[in-house]
Amino acid sequence: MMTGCRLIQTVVAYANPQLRVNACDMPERFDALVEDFRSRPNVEILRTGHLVSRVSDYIIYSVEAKNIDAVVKQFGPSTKLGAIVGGQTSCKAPEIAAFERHLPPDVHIVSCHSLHGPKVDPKGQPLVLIKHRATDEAFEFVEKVLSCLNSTHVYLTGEQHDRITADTQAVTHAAFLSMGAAWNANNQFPWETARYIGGIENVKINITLRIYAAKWHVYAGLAILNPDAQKQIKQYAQSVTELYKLMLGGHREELRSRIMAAREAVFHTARPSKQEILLKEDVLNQFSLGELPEQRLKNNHLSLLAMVDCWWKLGIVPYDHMICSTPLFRMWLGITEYLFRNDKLLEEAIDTAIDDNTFRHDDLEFTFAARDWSSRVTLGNFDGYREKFEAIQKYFEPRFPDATKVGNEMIKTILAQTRERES
Ligand SMILES: NC(=O)C1=CN([C@@H]2O[C@H](COP(=O)(O)OP(=O)(O)OC[C@H]3O[C@@H](n4cnc5c(N)ncnc54)[C@H](OP(=O)(O)O)[C@@H]3O)[C@@H](O)[C@H]2O)C=CC1
Ligand SMILES: O=C(O)C(=O)Cc1ccc(O)cc1
Repeated sequence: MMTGCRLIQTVVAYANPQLRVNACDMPERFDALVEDFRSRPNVEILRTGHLVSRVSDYIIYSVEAKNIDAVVKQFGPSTKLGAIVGGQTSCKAPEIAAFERHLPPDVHIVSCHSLHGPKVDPKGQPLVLIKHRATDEAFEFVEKVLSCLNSTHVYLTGEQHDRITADTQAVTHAAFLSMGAAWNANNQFPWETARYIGGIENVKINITLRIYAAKWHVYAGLAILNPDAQKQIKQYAQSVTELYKLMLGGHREELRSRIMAAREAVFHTARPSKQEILLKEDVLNQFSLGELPEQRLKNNHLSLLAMVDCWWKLGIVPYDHMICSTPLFRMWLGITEYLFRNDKLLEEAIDTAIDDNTFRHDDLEFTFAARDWSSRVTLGNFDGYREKFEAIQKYFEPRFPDATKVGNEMIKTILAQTRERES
């Protein structure tokens, strides 16, 4: 059973039909949910979490991370004796604290986190499992139930989970959110500008639109509530600012040596080449939202230079996190790798950064945006996060149907190619 409608859909789609699923959403959504699941005899929609909790052997809370404490406080005491309780929220510190605070001592706690969004096939994607307070038998039960997803199980503690997802998810989202904010601030639809079409530019646009087409609370929750995330996002904003200042001041040598030091730290350490993403330009070109220009326009790729600088400053080697990577993180790492593994392109980015001031206004807005997202996160400002996110969401909304279609195709193609290489 679970709280929250999207997860019910996923479990029902993949689960063994013998499994009985008891589920609820907010009481006002009861009639609509009953209607949605009318043709599913193994799903029973109940009116509240109390009714679900008292009859279920395994309970998953899949609600907004910022509401987890209130929801567990409300329904936790109704948990069936000896049941297993877990959560699917993207940040585990508040979830586990809520379980410890509000659940009776005689229930097991096993949490999980599917590291992908709703439109991605769960097969082979990482699924984090956290055995926080449970017998081996209870843990095996959870593994068995979730095995229907065919995901790759990754065993972590709550703290390990939050540290890794801060590096992978939170900072990745911050970069794409900042791109969207900058395009919006310049009143620009990037697919109408030659600079942003083709190759890795397509990834920037498609992923940015994919993020803005989703719900704000998912990104706000995993950034604001994860104590490690604030540090990462702050460093990213600082790296953007410092590199932008070097560009503005025309400090070519300082900029170059900083970028090369970051490259050495992040990309030149020994690792199995299997982990590299190896994106191909001709494949990426297929996923444009606009017309491909005859000649590719140069870009200084401030967003990517700053990402590698940030990893370097924090001592992070992103390949170490592949086991816990989301599709968006792999795309993001894929495009940074594309730039940093190509000497000609990287030198071109440095030259463009110093010599070409055509896109200074874009980079200025990008710098403001990275800093502004960072301060909203650091201040724990959910309302401010929502307000900014939804204003930008509205701006891009007309292109969501197209962008989601192209973005899903792009992710599917690239993930399939990466999997082929791994096998
Ligand atoms: N979207 C994603 O890609 C992923 C999300 N997650 C995490 O999963 C969790 C759920 O996200 P997602 O499914 O996308 O978001 P949704 O907004 O679709 O789901 C949250 C659901 O919880 C319901 N809810 C809130 N409070 C209660 C309550 N007291 N009783 C019953 N139902 C309640 C909400 O109802 P209402 O809308 O009416 O308020 C809503 O339907 C989040 O913590 C998110 O971080 C994890 C992996 C991937
Ligand atoms: O791939 C990503 O980073 C996404 O944005 C989808 C997503 C969002 C929240 C999660 O907890 C897990 C995956």
